[in-house]
Amino acid sequence: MEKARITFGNGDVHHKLRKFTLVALKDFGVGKKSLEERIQDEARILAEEFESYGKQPMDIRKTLQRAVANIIAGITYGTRLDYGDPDFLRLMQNIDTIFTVASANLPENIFPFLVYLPNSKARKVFNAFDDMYKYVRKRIKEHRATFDPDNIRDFVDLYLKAEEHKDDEAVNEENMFRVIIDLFNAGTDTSSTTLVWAILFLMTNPDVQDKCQKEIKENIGSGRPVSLSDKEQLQYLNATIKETLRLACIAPVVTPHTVLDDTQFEGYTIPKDSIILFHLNSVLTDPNIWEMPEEFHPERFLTEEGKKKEKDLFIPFSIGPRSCIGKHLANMELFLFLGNLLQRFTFKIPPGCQTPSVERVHSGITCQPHPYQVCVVKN
Ligand code: HEM
Repeated sequence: MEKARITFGNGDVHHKLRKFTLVALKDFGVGKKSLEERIQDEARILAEEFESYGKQPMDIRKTLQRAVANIIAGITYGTRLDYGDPDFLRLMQNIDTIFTVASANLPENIFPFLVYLPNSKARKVFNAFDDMYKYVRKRIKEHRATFDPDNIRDFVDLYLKAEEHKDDEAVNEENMFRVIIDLFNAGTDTSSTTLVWAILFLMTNPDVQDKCQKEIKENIGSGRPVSLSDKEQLQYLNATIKETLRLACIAPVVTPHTVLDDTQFEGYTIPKDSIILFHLNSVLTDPNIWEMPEEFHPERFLTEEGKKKEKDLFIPFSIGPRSCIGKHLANMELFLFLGNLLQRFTFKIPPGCQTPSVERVHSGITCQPHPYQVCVVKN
């Protein structure tokens, strides 16, 4: 059976793995803790971590990355990892390398022999993948040793069960590695970078931050955590998250797509098997679609009465049969992390520092902001 993965995979095996993973992601309510509780718990631990820094200015990128990776760790392995765990830090380092170094523009894509040069960037990416495979192998081995088909704990167990039942030959151990690594890679840097952008936009737009906090205070107060059932009441926060996804355009270039047949498009013939890369930011910041597209303006997603306003061309997760399978999870994470952090903290530009830049830097796969420092002040 062909080896495959979800991202950068193709054909029948890709289709089966994508379907299996989508169903498994829907099933996450199974297990002892619901996904919502898991994210709320992680938001609480993240808040404690922020509190431990006091009012010191800090770069929160890595801490946010660990918090988000822990949600994927919970889904796949059923456990979170301590932020200081050496295995976890190595995993984070590998994800960072893959996301900041891998790119369609690498010269090795055109001249593959360059991969043998000592400083080859592609080599660094391959090494990071190899190291991740070793770690995932170790965790799957642990799961096999304790597997109980009547007590499915997490994604790895679901996979082992499907493998045992021989539900589908695409569901085999080799492909399981690839799918788990896809989940960590595609699901960590994307959501954590969105949080990094959201906090940057909040601190540089204090009026927006104020409105989000007022909404949380009026609807929830401070006596209990923000939960998904509050989503309807927190329309301004929802609009702020959407505006962050639009303006930051985290994943500006989608994964390579292949044309299955000769295709006519706007007067051009695209031959069968051509590889197509399209830019989502050509839609998300198109001045013909969005008024003043480079402005951070959550109100564009609200009616005059403050109700939700749908926008067809808001497509940060792409569209079609290859669109993001983690959209639902990402939206849950963004709402719960931001809602719970804003309930407890205000993000401020450190005293004496200039307003940080909100320029998008396309480094590797995601669009990052320039590194910045923030003071996380308790409300
Ligand atoms: C804010 C967070 C996220 C953004 C903006 C985002 C965006 C995207 C985009 C633009 C694509 C490419 C779609 C295409 O090629 O047309 C994609 C694919 C993908 N995403 Fe996400 N994503 C996010 C979070 C996640 C999470 C949390 C997961 C993990 C569960 C995930 C898993 C995937 C996978 C596996 C694919 C490949 C799908 C396929 O090729 O069939 N993503 N994502």
